[in-house]
This record gives sequence, C-alpha cells and structure tokens, in this order.
Amino acid sequence: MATLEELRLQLDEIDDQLVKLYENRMQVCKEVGEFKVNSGRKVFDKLREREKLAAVSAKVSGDFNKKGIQELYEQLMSMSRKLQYQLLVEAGALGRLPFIEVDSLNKDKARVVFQGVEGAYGQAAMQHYFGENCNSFHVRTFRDAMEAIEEGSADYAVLPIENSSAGAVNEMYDLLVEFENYIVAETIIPITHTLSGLPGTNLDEIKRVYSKAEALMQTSRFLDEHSNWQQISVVNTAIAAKKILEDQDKTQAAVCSAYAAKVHGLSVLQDEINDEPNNSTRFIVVTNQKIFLQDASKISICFEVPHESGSLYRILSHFIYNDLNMTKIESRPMEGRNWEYRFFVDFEGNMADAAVKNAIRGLREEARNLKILGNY
Ligand SMILES: O=C(O)C(=O)C[C@]1(C(=O)O)C=C[C@@H](O)C=C1
Repeated sequence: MATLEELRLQLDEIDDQLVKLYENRMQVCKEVGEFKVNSGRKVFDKLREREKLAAVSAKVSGDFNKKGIQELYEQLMSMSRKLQYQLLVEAGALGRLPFIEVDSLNKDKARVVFQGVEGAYGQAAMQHYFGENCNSFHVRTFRDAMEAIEEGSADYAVLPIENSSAGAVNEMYDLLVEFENYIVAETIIPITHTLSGLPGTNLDEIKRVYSKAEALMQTSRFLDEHSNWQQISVVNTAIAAKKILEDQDKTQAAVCSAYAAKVHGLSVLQDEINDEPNNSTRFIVVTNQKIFLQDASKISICFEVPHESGSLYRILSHFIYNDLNMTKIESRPMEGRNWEYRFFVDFEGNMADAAVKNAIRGLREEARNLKILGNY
C-alpha cells in the first residue's frame, strides 16, 4: 500500500496538469471574451452551459463523480464569465448605468415630503437630514409619498426602511420596485416610544392602544404586561396621537414619540417603553432622479432569480469575486408567483468603482429584472 507521502506526490503531479489546463482554458475564454466585445454578443450563454454540463457529466461514471464534475464546470464557466465581464467593462461596454454623479444635494431649496402628520418620526428624520427649517409637507401613506416624488410635487421623500429591533419595513421594498424612484441618501435616528394619552389618564382606565404596527411590535414587552389592552394598528404613530386628542376618550392611548405627544396635546403616561433601549430606525431619502453623491459608499439593488437549485449562490458569487462586501440581504414574495422571491441586496461601493461596474455587468446578464435602487 502506498504511503500518504507517495499519494500526495501523485496528487501534486495531477494538480500540476490541472493548473496548466486551467490556465489554457482561461486563455481561450479570454479570446472568446474579446470576440464577444467586438461582436456585441452576450457573455452568458445558458444553452451552451447546459450542453457543456451534460457533455462532461456523460463522460464520467458514477453519480458522485457526475455531480462533482458538474459543480467543477459550473465554477469554471462562472470564472470564465467573470473574466469576460472584466474585458467588457475595460472596453467601456458596460451597458446601461445611467446614474449621474453629483457633488451635493441642494438641501436649502428642496421640497421634502414625509409620511404621517406633524410629530411623526419621519419628520424627525427629515429634519435630521435636511435641517429643522426645510420646506416640507406630509402625506397619509408611503405610497402617497412615492407618488409625490414620481410626479415631482416634492423633490425628496424621507421614508423608513428598517428598524433595529423590528427589522425591514416590507412595504417600502415593494414600493421601491414599483416606482421609478431612487435612494440618494440614508439617515438613522433613535426611536424612543412613550405611551401617551389625554392629560389625567390612568393606566387602569385604558382599553385600547393605537399605533403603527411596527411601533406596537417594538413595545411588545410593555404591552404584553397589559394583555387586556386591545392593540389597533394605524398608519403612523403621530396619527395615533392625533386620534387620541380628537376622540377625547380616556380609555384610549397611543404609542408615539414624546414629540408627537407634545404636538397633539397629550401627556406621557409612561416613557421609554421600547423593548430595545437602543431602538433606532434607518430612513432613506428618495428622489425621482438617477443620481448618486460623489462620496456614496453603499449600493442597493434588487433582482429575481430563476426557481432552480444554486441560482442565488451563482448571483451572489459576483460580490465575492469582485471583493465587494455584502451588508444586507432581504427577500420579498413576488406578486402572483407563489413561493418565488425577489432579493434585495446592499453592498459597499461606489458606482464609479471598477469592481462595482464588473459586478453590475455580471448581475445584469445573469439575474432577472435587476434594478439598481440607488448608490448613497
Ligand atoms: O462558449 C462561450 O460562449 C463562452 O463564453 C465560454 C463559456 C465557458 O467557459 O465554457 C463561458 C460562458 C458562457 O456562458 C458559455 C461558455
């Protein structure tokens, strides 16, 4: 029986041959890439890849080796495509990337919309980014805000996308796909909820609590201590506060900020009721122009993947191969297509970077319906 050292020597000899063959193969792929740059043909040829996988697996025996050779060739062809995308980007054949770089946003002249009423967290986020005296108005729903941007009655909208304890604001992801609006900035503000009611209200009197669904979730520990209170969800925390004032009913209270309570003449019955003391929300600044700031360092995209094994893995390999740090992934069900999903990915980078251009070139060819949601 051969010793381990002898077996390793045999492996080293085989690997020397494999490495040389790999280099030879990539050299030919480079020539294929040059041909494609000149002829305008797509890099990704799904049919050719399928035929290649069938051909190589027919040449080996046993299920284990058939699976192995398929995986190896999937990887080889994926490297080949990435090399070819690099050639395309170098040749300036990037495809559509019509985002325009800007030095700064004209915050002073901007008309900004937020969702809710006076006192909403969206207003606080807006003031945080655009300043206390910015020219603003509010609308009832997120959709209304997206419409205001799309039709141009506002230049920017400030809308919540993620909370540190309750997670993603799902509706916002769906709206970003539906509307031709783009993220141009983000701002994070601390969220401190209170239970507020009409002045003089006693906690024992309360029967119903109004707030936005996410705020009810973020205060579930406190609310669970009062399981006899009915929880009613409304579109915004400040709208909940306004309702309490309007109804003049001491059996009702709102989960809202201390600022919203003050604006709507309520008393804080219990302060800081959020489960997480560091509760904060990330807001996005949305506009209808495809612009990005010079110092932008994060890109948000979304895409669909075919309903087949390994498809998400193959798409994500574009980030790994181009050394791009993926910071977030979310999925949302696709309308009318049960159990199929659209993926939302955030990664670090600026659209002017070569690595980002390479990755986008590959994603555009290999993912379905890629949309760049913004670079900010
Ligand atoms: O044959 C081609 O068109 C190639 O680009 C080569 C290759 C491969 O590496 O075999 C790579 C990408 C295509 O999707 C199909 C095959």
